[in-house]
Amino acid sequence: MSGAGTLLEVSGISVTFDGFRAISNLSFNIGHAELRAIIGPNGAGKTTFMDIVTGKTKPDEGKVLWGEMSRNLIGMNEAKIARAGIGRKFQRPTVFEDQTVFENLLMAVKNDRNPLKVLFFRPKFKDFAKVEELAAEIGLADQLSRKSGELSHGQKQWLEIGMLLAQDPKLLLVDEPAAGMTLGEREHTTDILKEAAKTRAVVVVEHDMDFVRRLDCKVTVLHEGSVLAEGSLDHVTKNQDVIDVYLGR
Ligand SMILES: Nc1ncnc2c1ncn2[C@@H]1O[C@H](COP(=O)(O)OP(=O)(O)OP(=O)(O)O)[C@@H](O)[C@H]1O
Repeated sequence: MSGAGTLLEVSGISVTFDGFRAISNLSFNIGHAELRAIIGPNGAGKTTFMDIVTGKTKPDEGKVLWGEMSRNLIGMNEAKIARAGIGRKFQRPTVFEDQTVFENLLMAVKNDRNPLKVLFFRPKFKDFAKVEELAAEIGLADQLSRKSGELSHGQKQWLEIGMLLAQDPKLLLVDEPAAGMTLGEREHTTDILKEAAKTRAVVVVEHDMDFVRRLDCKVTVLHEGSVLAEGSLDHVTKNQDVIDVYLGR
């Protein structure tokens, strides 16, 4: 049973690919408006975990319970899971490079979960206001008229985060946001994610320990498809098992 503060409960999940057990009886919870970092060595199952939650991969066993009603997401398709309020940010930004920052954000705002609404969409004042609000949230308020293709790598990543936030997800999954960013960009990215996590759950998979430290949140360490340790970064980095399989290598 998930507790009152639980948004997502992963319970007893296992997945085997061609005889290799990538996720092994994995169980953990994410709370509402919680920021969580997931770390662990290559092949620990971090991406596979996100693939399962978003419906891309179906586990052999276990449940993923979602929301107040503890609805099981397993068996639901990717579109339905997205509509239920789970957004995912992949490592490579996928913004429309020929469109301006404004146009990209407006498109994301109008991309309502109701497909009929997209068809008959006429932007209203509140949509423009929402674009402005999102642009401020991701620090691109002064870049609205720029073509997205001209943005730096970091700015493209922020734009994509803004496009996901436009959908008002209850849970945002973010895959290795720090990769390829300058130090300044990484700092700004932690600010965006921390702010976003005040009103929704944000789960960040990341290898960059300085980035994780700056997130200043609970950390789940995965190893061989299970939780090896969980707690503050200081707590898990003192754990001998974590040192042996991840940090000490
Ligand atoms: N579709 C698939 N078919 C076969 N094996 C897979 C598949 N997807 C993942 N795996 C294997 O499952 C294991 C877990 O992979 P996963 O990508 O989830 O790890 P990860 O923790 O995200 O690693 P990284 O930090 O390198 O991104 C790996 O050994 C990987 O090779």
